[in-house]
Amino acid sequence: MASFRITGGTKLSGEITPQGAKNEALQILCAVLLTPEKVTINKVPDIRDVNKLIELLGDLGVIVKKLSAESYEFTAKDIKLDFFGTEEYTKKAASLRGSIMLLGPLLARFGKAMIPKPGGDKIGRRRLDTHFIGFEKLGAKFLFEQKSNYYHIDASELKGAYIHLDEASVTGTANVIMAACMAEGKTTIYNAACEPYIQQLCKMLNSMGAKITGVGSNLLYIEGVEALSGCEHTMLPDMIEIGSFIGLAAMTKSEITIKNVGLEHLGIIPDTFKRLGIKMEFRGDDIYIPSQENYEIESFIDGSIMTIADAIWPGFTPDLLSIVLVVATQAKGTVLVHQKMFESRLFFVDKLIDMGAQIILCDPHRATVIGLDRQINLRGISMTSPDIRAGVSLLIAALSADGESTIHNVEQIDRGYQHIDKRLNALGAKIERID
Ligand SMILES: CC(=O)N[C@H]1[C@@H](OP(=O)(O)OP(=O)(O)OC[C@H]2O[C@@H](n3ccc(=O)[nH]c3=O)[C@H](O)[C@@H]2O)O[C@H](CO)[C@@H](O)[C@@H]1O
Ligand SMILES: C=C(OP(=O)(O)O)C(=O)O
Repeated sequence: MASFRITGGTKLSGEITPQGAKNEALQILCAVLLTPEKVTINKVPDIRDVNKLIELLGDLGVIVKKLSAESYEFTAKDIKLDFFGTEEYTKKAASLRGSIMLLGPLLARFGKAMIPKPGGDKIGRRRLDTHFIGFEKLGAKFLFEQKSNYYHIDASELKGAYIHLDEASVTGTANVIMAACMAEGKTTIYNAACEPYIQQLCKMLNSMGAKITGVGSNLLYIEGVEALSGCEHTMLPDMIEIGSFIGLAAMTKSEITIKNVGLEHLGIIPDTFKRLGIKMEFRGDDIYIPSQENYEIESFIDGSIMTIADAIWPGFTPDLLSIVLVVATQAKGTVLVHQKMFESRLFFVDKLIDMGAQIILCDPHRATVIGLDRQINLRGISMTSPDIRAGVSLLIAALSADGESTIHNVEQIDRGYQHIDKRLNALGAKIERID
């Protein structure tokens, strides 16, 4: 387990460019399996989860060519279906959440697929019903083998159907879209997730010859086609990384410019941080955050205490609530952070409390943060990163704190943030990686 040793209390300054989006990359990489032709992907982030998925594609027989630091070419011509079920496949596929999206494309192209229970953050129950009910509606047979923890799906042919998803699951929607692209006839997906990740996936699939309309909404129509061809696709900047950098700048009083953010795809994210009192300027496609001694949380119009809650897109993404929470610890004012989707994602607040933050964990989903308004600095401690976003929140807290902190298990952070220590050190942070 690697650790970060962080010396806090330094203001950062300079420019930082976000990586390509992690959660988009996981969908897009799975989609290369839909065609035997060449697919070129740009702005691929160099992060653990993405690298693991690329390795898994290679093991499955995809020809992987690295064209440059951020570009790859994939050719999924001869797929080794006998790799399924091997010890190596089980180990690798079970280690990340994104592997679940191998199912849709494999089912579409080869009529069968299997996957062990996928990994990802331990942030509460993460059910997969939406995926399998969707596949079943398209005509697939589903089996969960309890002994081996394996999901199997099988279909001699997929037929278009009307599918009302029981929840707007992000990976579930991506999986059903990919399975439906080459199904016979028309598929309607209602209550579809519509995150920019999904919009980007649809854009890519349409450029491969798929016929998907309604993109950006929760009602998608897919006209099945015989086959899909190659394409070139460029990933959007990672909106979660951008939100993390906004929070980092405010918390550490830093003057930072976040370059090429893809502003039109950030939805409600900038406004949510503004409600915490964080000032920012949009300069073309960059976000400039000035150094701020203090920031004050707004109240609701009727004067009541602000609540920041997650919601499915175009609401506020749950992946940024941990960042909001940590930033609020040094704001002036009070905010209720309500994590509606995941039931174990707020438990990391005990570490912030140990650092001196004033937080009441009301229940597993809600925490009230009483901002310290910089009257008292957080103090460095030793802690372990429980999940990817809590990990970065703790890193932000440590960078703002007095003294030295140690964060263990930073592999969690490396899952989704590209060379974060090096990139932040280039802005003046003091982060040492200890292997
Ligand atoms: C690899 C990847 O892309 N991971 C993201 C994806 O995970 P993932 O696709 O696994 O998450 P889902 O969208 O399926 O759902 C997340 C959780 O929210 C609950 N839920 C979902 C929809 C809904 O309408 N109501 C509801 O309560 C689900 O039961 C589940 O517990 O989306 C999550 C929700 O944005 C993000 O946190 C993850 O970073
Ligand atoms: C929860 C997340 O990731 P995953 O779904 O890969 O666990 C996340 O990116 O915040």
